[in-house]
Amino acid sequence: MQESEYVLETKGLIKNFDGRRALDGVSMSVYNGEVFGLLGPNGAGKTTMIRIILDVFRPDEGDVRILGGPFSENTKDRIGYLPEEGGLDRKLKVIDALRFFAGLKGMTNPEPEIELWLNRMKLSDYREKKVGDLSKGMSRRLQFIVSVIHRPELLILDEPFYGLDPVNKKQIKDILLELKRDGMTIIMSTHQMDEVERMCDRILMINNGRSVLYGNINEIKERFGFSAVVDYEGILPQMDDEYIESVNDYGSHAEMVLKPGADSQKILKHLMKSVSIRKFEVSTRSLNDIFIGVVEDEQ
Ligand SMILES: Nc1ncnc2c1ncn2[C@@H]1O[C@H](COP(=O)(O)OP(=O)(O)OP(=O)(O)O)[C@@H](O)[C@H]1O
Repeated sequence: MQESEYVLETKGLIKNFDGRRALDGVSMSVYNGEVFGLLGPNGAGKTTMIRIILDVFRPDEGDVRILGGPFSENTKDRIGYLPEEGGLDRKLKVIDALRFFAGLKGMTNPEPEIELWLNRMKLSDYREKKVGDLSKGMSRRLQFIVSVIHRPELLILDEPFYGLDPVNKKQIKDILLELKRDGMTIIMSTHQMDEVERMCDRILMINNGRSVLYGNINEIKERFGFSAVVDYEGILPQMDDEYIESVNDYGSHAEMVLKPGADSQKILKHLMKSVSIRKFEVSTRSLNDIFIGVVEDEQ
């Protein structure tokens, strides 16, 4: 391994809480400059994984190497972290919270950056407000500033889009891509599959503490075959088992998972006998679909 290739490597992480296994031998590597998605259903072990990476918890077994070595005081200043919720003193004024965190991260002249980010996140008018008086979305935006203000090399985000409306979500997404272009490595844990699908280079999916999918997102999607999306009017006919693995029908929109080698022209012809078609599209399966399939198979 070259020193600069990986920003983070975990090997065989095991963590038990009260005799219950939360992580069961999870290994992953995150490359320099990529956006890496940490996925999994509720309780899968994502936050535990992040806490071990950040040295909040020690693993019972396994090893973490981050930014070239084990976690240290020096590593802390090179990482930005957005927790799932909380993390800021509700009694502090917005401006004081930012000054406090900038100081904690070793910034000597934080004021220009603070102004820049307050402006960007549309929080300038709220600088004198108490953190506890901010709306959920504002508080999330403030928390986001805290995680990036010191321009970390590695940014770890636990549910970055949680509690944000579509406009704020888009803004955070745009900023993350800009930070990536500037060379920042980003790890994000989320349930928002559409965002992951569009933003992440590679993913790790964990379920019940075990790694179930890992690698390049396009390669994973190709491995899971194809699906057909149909927008239609009428009553969807019974589909041929020879070609169709499963159908998820919403009444005027249906998603079909195709069996390997399925003839999409025959499927289309079969559909056209019964319904009027507005759209018919064959593509790789959505990550959401793959996620649900993998989790259901495990159950
Ligand atoms: N401090 C703790 N003490 C005891 N059990 C814990 C602790 N932290 C996590 N767990 C347990 O470990 C398992 C994994 O939890 P974790 O919070 O890592 O999941 P998650 O994937 O982040 O879930 P979510 O998407 O719901 O946030 C769960 O069964 C949880 O109850």
